[in-house]
Amino acid sequence: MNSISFSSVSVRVPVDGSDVPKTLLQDISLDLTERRIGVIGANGSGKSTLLRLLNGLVVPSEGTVVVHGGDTVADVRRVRGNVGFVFTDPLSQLVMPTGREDVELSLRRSIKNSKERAARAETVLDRFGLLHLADQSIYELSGGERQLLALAAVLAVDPAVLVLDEPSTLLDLRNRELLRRTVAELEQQVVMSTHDLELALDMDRVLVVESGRIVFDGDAADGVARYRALCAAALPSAPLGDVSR
Ligand SMILES: Nc1ncnc2c1ncn2[C@@H]1O[C@H](COP(=O)(O)OP(=O)(O)OP(=O)(O)O)[C@@H](O)[C@H]1O
Repeated sequence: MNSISFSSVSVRVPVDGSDVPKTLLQDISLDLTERRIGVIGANGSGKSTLLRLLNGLVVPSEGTVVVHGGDTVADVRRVRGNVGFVFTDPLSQLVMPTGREDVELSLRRSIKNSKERAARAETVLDRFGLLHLADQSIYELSGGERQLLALAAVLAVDPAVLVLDEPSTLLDLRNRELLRRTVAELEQQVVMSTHDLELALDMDRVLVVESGRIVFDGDAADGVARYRALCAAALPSAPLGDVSR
């Protein structure tokens, strides 16, 4: 039940002016039971698309995705209730004027009493060192503060599955360590895409995505080594500054 399974999943999108669709993900079958799953790979390889399948933001063109017993198409409401999704760009997620209001909005369904909701929001903001910024406009926060706030707002409701799409891109060293510790301590299942290979090394299982396919699935250290080898092989032989060759 507490697993995520992909059965023969492909994702294709139409291409303007062509009868041939673009394939974003190709024939993916996986059974993810580990607590922390890392997804790594080059820009444009398909990591975000893979993650977005987990809450029905992207739907399979073929195959099925089942998250903790819920099909992401047929049971999308149940799935969205179980899956907390933290986007790479926090401004695409934060909808309220201030952090306090955003966290309280997240809690609206789970805590009906407004005083209890406010108290829980304070606890969550405090845990992430954001309490002193709680009433500031989200547009006045730094990128890293917003990224941390987006994580706090999603974690506030204790989702059964936490999906993190490149959650550390804007974080300084201290907050990256806070994220790292938070992910390590969480009891729920975490699926995280990242370009931060140190974070990837903390994972129980790593998937390497390349051109819409899973080209490695296994131990984190081996996955990172495989990804490094792929990157090395893909580097151009001429320096990037040299456009004459
Ligand atoms: N809705 C869409 N329509 C057309 N192409 C898309 C769509 N969504 C994603 N793509 C393309 O699919 C590919 C994979 O995108 P995706 O965002 O999953 O990559 P990624 O591995 O997360 O990349 P990055 O590391 O740069 O964030 C890219 O080439 C992207 O341009």
